[in-house]
Amino acid sequence: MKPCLVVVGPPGSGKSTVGPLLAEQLGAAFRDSDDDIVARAGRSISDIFATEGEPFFRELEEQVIAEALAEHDGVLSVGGGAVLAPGTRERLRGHFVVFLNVGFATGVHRVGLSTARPLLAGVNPRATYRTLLEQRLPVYREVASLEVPTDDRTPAEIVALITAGLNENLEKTQ
Ligand SMILES: Nc1ncnc2c1ncn2[C@@H]1O[C@H](COP(=O)(O)OP(=O)(O)OP(=O)(O)O)[C@@H](O)[C@H]1O
Ligand SMILES: O=C(O)C1=C[C@@H](O)[C@@H](O)[C@H](O)C1
Ligand SMILES: [Mg+2]
Repeated sequence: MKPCLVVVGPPGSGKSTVGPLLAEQLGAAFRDSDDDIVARAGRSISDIFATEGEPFFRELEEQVIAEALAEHDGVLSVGGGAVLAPGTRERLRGHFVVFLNVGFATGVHRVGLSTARPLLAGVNPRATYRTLLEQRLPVYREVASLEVPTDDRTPAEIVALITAGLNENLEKTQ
């Protein structure tokens, strides 16, 4: 079994919003690696960052994603920083990976720079977010089968673009 598609992208790109809608449209189950981590650790992502630190979180993240890639056959959204792990990038090969892209201004507006996102809870969250977008862009593009710019698009429009891209890919590979 393998996911019919994997959704990647920075915080605020809409992975947790678009993923379930997409799954519903495809008649598939939805899974989010951030939810898996919270369920397994029994506490919030902010708590894990605060108590065990980011390296512990990244190890757990790589592990839950490896498991989901092996056993989940629906739509899988992965945490914003998941693609930073070389092992995860390697495991994503051969999967249909959708990169939800978002521009700085729209992304800032969407994340609201709340403390729910520990990476953006520092002294200058806007600068941190800008750097994160810039540094990760090539990494998201490296793993992506399809890139969808999400600024000025509703979740429903994004779902339609993704299903069209997925069908096109299925036709090509049949
Ligand atoms: N296409 C969109 N148009 C308008 N608002 C959106 C869109 N996509 C997501 N949002 C809103 O932006 C916020 C962030 O979305 P979401 O939580 O899905 O992002 P995410 O990619 O899962 O972020 P994270 O990596 O932090 O988990 C939510 O309030 C959501 O309702
Ligand atoms: O962009 C990131 O590095 C993160 C995004 C979230 O999905 C969570 O996985 C966590 O807050 C880290
Ligand atoms: Mg999310």
